[in-house]
Amino acid sequence: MYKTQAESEDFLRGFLPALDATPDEREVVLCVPFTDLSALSKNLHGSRVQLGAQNIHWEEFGAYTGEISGPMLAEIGVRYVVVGHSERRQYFGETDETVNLRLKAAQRFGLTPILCVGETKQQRDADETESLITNQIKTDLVDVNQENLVIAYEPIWAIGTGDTCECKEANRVIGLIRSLLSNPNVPIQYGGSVKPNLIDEIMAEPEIDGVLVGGASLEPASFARIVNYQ
Ligand SMILES: O=C[C@H](O)COP(=O)(O)O
Repeated sequence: MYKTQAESEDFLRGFLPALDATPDEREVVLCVPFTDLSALSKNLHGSRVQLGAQNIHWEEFGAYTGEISGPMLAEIGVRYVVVGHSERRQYFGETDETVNLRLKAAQRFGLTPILCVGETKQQRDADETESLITNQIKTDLVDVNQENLVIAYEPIWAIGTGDTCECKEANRVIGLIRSLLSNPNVPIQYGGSVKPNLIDEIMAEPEIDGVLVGGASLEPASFARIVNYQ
């Protein structure tokens, strides 16, 4: 819940020129609040940046006041949607069952979902990381098409804390996630206090295909440095 429409357009003015140096194969997606989507869709037209939303309801339409459906997103040019972010799970009652419904809805309406999974500090300290991640992946992905999917491993204790997960450990958990998939080519990202000074080291890990960035994506120069990792 950062940036009004005017602020997000201002961000783009600083950010887009920095992509001139970005290798062609690198994919850049901005997942913004619902109120910014329409304006950014127009501003990003013809650019290499794709647009994403931060949530989606599983029904096509109906009496679900306050919710946003797949067709509403698709119509304005949204291509990606974050599903099951830990803040949705923690503060808004998201469960593995509703995450599964949202993933399937995103795919049904032509969007690529970015599924977030990750353990709490308490679960990590109790040695439950592997069982928790395994359970989330298996439950969340029932009947989900793995040909149109991105996964983000986001240890909850690392989100917004500055306490980044050790690269080797993130790589290990992402390897575990990959071993649970029927499609080993699903892109799997790391998220949690990704900062410009850490990005080269993170992206050097073989299992890590990309990053999901929160705080460090809010300022154009900082996010550009991350996108333009070495
Ligand atoms: O939504 C963003 C991710 O949860 C990561 O956030 P962060 O980079 O501020 O830790």
